[in-house]
Amino acid sequence: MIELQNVSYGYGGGDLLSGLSLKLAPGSFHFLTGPSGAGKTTFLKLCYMQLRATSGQVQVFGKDVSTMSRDDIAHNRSRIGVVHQDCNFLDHLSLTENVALPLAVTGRQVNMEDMKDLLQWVGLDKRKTFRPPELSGGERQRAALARAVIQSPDVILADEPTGNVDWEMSQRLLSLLVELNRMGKTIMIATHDLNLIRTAKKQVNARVLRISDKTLHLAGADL
Ligand SMILES: Nc1ncnc2c1ncn2[C@@H]1O[C@H](COP(=O)(O)OP(=O)(O)OP(=O)(O)O)[C@@H](O)[C@H]1O
Repeated sequence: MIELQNVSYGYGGGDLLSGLSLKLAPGSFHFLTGPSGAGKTTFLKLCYMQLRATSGQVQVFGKDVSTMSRDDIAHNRSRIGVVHQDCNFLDHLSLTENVALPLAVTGRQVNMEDMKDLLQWVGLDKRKTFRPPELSGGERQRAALARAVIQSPDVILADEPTGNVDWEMSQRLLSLLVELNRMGKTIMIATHDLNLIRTAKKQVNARVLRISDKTLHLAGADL
C-alpha cells in the first residue's frame, strides 16, 4: 500500500527524519508514537504525498511518488483518507457540507442516503446542519473521521484523532477505526496515548512504531 525505502526529510536546516523504511501491508493496523516534534505529522504527510522526500523512495499503491504526475497524485490521494490533527473544517459550512468536501472539490455529487448512513455510523445524524464551531471536540473528531472515509479510501491515516477528547470518546473513535480495519482498511494512527494503544491491542493485531532519533523503530511488545 505505502512503502518507504531509506527516506529522509527536512524542512531546511538538516534532516528531521532520516533513513526511514517501512512497508504498510494491506489491512494492517499501526500506531505511530514518539515525542512531540519528533516528526509524526511530517511522516504522515510523506505517506499521503503532501510532502516529497528529500531522499529515498516513497511508493504509494505500487508507484514511485517522485515520478507521479499531478493527476496520479490526486487520484492516489483520494484512496487515502486523512484525519487531520486540527480537523481543518470550514466554519461557514454545515457538518454535512464539510464531510462532503472531498467529493465537492472533485465535482462529484453526494449520495444523500450514503451521507445519512455515514453520519449515523459516527453518531452525528442529529448534528448534520450544525456548523463546526457548534460541535464538541468529540463530535468534530467523529466528523473528521466521516470526512476521511467518504471516498471509501483503502488507507486511513489519523493524526492524533483522540487528542482533545475524553477517554470514553477516545474508545468510541478507536472502535470506529477498528471496525474500518475489520472491513479491510489499512490504518495508521499517530498518538501519544499509550492507554489507547493498550486498549487497541486487545481488539486488533496492531504494530507500534516509534519515531525517535530521526528514524522509525518498531516499539517493544511491552506496551
Ligand atoms: N512547515 C514547516 N516548516 C518548518 N518546520 C516545520 C514545518 N512543519 C513542522 N515543522 C517542524 O518539524 C518538527 C516536527 O513537526 P511534526 O509536526 O511533524 O512533529 P510531531 O511529532 O507530529 O509533533 P506533535 O506530537 O507535537 O504533533 C517540529 O520541530 C516542527 O516545528
